[in-house]
Amino acid sequence: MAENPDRAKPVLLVVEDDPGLQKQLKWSFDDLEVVIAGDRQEALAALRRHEPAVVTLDLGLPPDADGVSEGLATLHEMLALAPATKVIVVSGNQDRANAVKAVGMGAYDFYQKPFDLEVLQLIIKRAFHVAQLEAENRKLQRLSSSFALTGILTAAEPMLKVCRTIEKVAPVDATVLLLGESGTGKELLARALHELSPRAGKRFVAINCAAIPETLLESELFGYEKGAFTGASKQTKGKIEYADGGTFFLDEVGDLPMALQAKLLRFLQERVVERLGGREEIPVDVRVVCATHRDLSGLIAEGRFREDLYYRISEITVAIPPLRERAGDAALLAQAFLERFAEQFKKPVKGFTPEAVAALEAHTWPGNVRELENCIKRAVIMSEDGRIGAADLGLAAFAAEPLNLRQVREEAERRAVTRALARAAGNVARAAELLGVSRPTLYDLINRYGLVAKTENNPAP
Ligand SMILES: Nc1ncnc2c1ncn2[C@@H]1O[C@H](COP(=O)(O)OP(=O)(O)OP(=O)(O)O)[C@@H](O)[C@H]1O
Repeated sequence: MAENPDRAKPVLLVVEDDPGLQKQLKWSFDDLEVVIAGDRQEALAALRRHEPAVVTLDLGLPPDADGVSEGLATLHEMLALAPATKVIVVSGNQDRANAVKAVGMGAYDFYQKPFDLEVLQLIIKRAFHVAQLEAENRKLQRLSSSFALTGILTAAEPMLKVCRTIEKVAPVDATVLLLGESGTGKELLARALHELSPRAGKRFVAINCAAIPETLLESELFGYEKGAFTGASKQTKGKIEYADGGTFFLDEVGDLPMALQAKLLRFLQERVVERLGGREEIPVDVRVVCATHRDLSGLIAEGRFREDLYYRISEITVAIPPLRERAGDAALLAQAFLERFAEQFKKPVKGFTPEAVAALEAHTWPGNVRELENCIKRAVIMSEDGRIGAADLGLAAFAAEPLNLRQVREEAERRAVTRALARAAGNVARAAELLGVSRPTLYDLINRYGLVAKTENNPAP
């Protein structure tokens, strides 16, 4: 586990039931903040609260102060909760076998009483050193393994799949259509596609159809000759022509007005542009990548998007999953943004509280990665101490990590039942069918999770 970033001094947790030794150890380490726990419960609470990198654990804890059962059980629970913690077990002089057993269970080292402070100080110092090296190593591994493509951070399977598709289609000159909600990283992926293509050394030119007034869009795309309209004081290339040899990224293509759709289609068929007010046909060699958050089939059905243009721009279509469908990515991206903004704004912010991480994972992020980025930026700017909590993010607090697999399963089951009941408008027979279980089984589940349903005889309120 990483050392606690809130404090100037690293925390050493001492789990020891003897009041005399507690006092002695409390004041023996000038460069450490020593936290004392007298039994298993206190030890686990202190581990959760302080996240010490190093713990000394007396194996003889109450209620088995003369044996080792309670000490070993405490060790087991500590390592289950925080596997990276360096636990140094402290045992009686005659109890080497149990100390070795503890090391076999995952303890970092052991130390035998009676106390020789100098030796113990050395072992502890070395443990902190190892913990720090391991933490740095983990951080490096995380950074190098999470960049699926240039600038694209993800560890979620559906997004990794998108990245693999981008890698595959990059070398081919086909037009690519990126579909995804706002802020999912469409432009970032278009840039990665360009970087991986043989056109990488040439220009990547992006234009957002929704951001430019209709009257200016045509001249932006196709350019104009001098005198083509009032104010056209000199010949100007359009964005498509400007991208010659490279990649042209047309964002929000669903917002392209009908008249320009026809003109874009013509360009895609003929691969020539005609500047406004000009007569010359200028050949342009660009790779076209389009993106939209709109439902193009819906627009086609409404007659607002040309079907023939759709087929031209979608030789390859890539659907980008929203952030809420990328398990684990909110926390991963949040940590990366935190590190970036902490450096940019020179703030000593090191991490999130476990509740904040849970809140980040639970939020649905309608604005996707852009919303997350802005949320972390604001929290870093406003932060006053080393850790960002759920409240600092402006998100509802959620319980931290579930305790165990049973809790995870129950939560998933409860959600599936709730969803099925909602889809079946509360009708148990229909919901049972959706879930593939019998009606009595579903009633049991409804009772267990305190949910509301309706039956033919018992309509929901
Ligand atoms: N996987 C990712 N890793 C790192 N940063 C990301 C990732 N996805 C998006 N971002 C960042 O989030 C922001 C929004 O991404 P981008 O502009 O590519 O989204 P978009 O889908 O094109 O948005 P819009 O549709 O609103 O134009 C950018 O600052 C981008 O750098």
